[in-house]
Amino acid sequence: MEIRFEQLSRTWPDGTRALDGIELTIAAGTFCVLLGHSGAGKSTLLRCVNGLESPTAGAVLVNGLRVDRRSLPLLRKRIAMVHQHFGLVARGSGAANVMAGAVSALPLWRVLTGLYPEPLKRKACALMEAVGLEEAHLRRRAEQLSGGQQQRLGLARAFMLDPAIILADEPVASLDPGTGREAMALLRRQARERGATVLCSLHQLDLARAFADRIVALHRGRVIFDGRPEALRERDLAVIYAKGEGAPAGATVGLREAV
Ligand SMILES: Nc1ncnc2c1ncn2[C@@H]1O[C@H](COP(=O)(O)OP(=O)(O)OP(=O)(O)O)[C@@H](O)[C@H]1O
Repeated sequence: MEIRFEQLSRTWPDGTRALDGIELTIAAGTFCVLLGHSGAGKSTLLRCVNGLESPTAGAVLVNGLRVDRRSLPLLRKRIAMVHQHFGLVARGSGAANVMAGAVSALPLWRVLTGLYPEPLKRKACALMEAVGLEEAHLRRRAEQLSGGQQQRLGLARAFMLDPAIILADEPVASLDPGTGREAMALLRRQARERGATVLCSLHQLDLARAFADRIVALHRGRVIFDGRPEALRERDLAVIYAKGEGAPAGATVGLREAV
């Protein structure tokens, strides 16, 4: 599905402008990475797509349909989120956490009794295999799994209802670099196979370069770069991660090495 931001602004009651006139169209099937220093507005932009935040001006349109109270029940069935801290039920089994990705499409009695339809169970098994989880992981409680395994569960859960849009808010921030790269590769492969549009905020420039079709950089709620990864130059990075703007620790060293 296409995501369109039309002059989108979000101002907080204390006057902070998290988003300031964002004008963007993300074509269906694009893997779009959002870069920007801490507080630049990345999470707020993501959260406006599934209605967790609402704009103070402008609009978000998904395939031409304006995101609002009326459209959200329908749209939310097509939009999944992947979280930095995985967002799992810590005491739930791996299997229960993956099935949780389908609850919005199930009647309440099935959720309460855990009597899931066979096709959904098969789908959960296929997804868990696709993200590299083994049977033993499914019986273990989520809290007993490693961070990488938990994010694999988070990814399997996100794809349960074949979402057309994936919103990933710093999905690898809690993982070591190698595990983070693997999780990004899984996200990218699963999204590509299904033609899903991905909006993914990241602080890791190397991963943005490796996986994005398109990079959008925000600075104080405005778009300051929009293009293909190879078009990103050091002068852009200098603005994106300007001193004193909350660049992640060591980022400038990493950035210099990367350009
Ligand atoms: N509920 C809120 N009330 C007031 N201000 C908020 C609220 N949520 C976010 N902000 C402010 O809005 C701005 C954008 O925040 P946002 O979380 O979107 O940034 P971000 O780019 O995702 O940052 P990070 O990389 O640290 O997650 C920041 O100045 C933040 O302090």
